[in-house]
Amino acid sequence: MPFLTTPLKGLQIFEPKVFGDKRGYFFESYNQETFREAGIATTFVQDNQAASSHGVLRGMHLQQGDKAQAKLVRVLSGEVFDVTVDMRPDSPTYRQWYGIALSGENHRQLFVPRGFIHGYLVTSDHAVFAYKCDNFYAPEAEQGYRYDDPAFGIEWPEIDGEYTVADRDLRWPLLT
Ligand SMILES: Cc1cn([C@H]2C[C@H](O)[C@@H](COP(=O)(O)OP(=O)(O)O[C@H]3O[C@@H](C)C(=O)[C@@H](O)[C@H]3O)O2)c(=O)[nH]c1=O
Repeated sequence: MPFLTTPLKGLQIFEPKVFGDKRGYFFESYNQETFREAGIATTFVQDNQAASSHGVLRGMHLQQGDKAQAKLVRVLSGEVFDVTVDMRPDSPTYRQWYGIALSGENHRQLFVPRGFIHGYLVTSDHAVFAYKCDNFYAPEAEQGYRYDDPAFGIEWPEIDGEYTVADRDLRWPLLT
């Protein structure tokens, strides 16, 4: 199966089989049957795309309650350091973080279950990020956490210059 586990319960890396030839490459970026065989019975209902320049950090976000979203995230071009934190209080990996480089070259995707917070830092000059969600956007249910909250201890990569973070994402309260 083209899935790899991570230390966080339910968080999985999807590495699609890439067919290269003299024209370029082809791969199935999502196949419901393949995911179901791997135990991911999620039905996605919304696709999103965002472009960002070097040093942009988006996150850390989730939607609460019945608006919670599982996400299947990937990079179309460029590279990001993608981070998730397990915020499910009943999980054995509660409050642990995981980071992975996703790029337009490695074609890796991360399946992020409901109840995780998610964010990413652009480490290339420019990156286009795309993701599927299994629940619709619900701004009233959005909850954010500081990317540098010591409660998580996320080790973000160093880059040239400062991170560019939305004012809203700098205003989220610390966990403690
Ligand atoms: C997320 C989202 C935003 N928007 C709008 C609201 C706003 O005007 C504009 C930009 O929204 P944001 O600043 O929230 O975009 P952004 O900071 O990129 O938000 C995203 O961050 C990453 C880390 C995630 O994991 C996503 O779930 C999502 O929260 O787009 C939608 O219309 N639909 C959506 O699904």
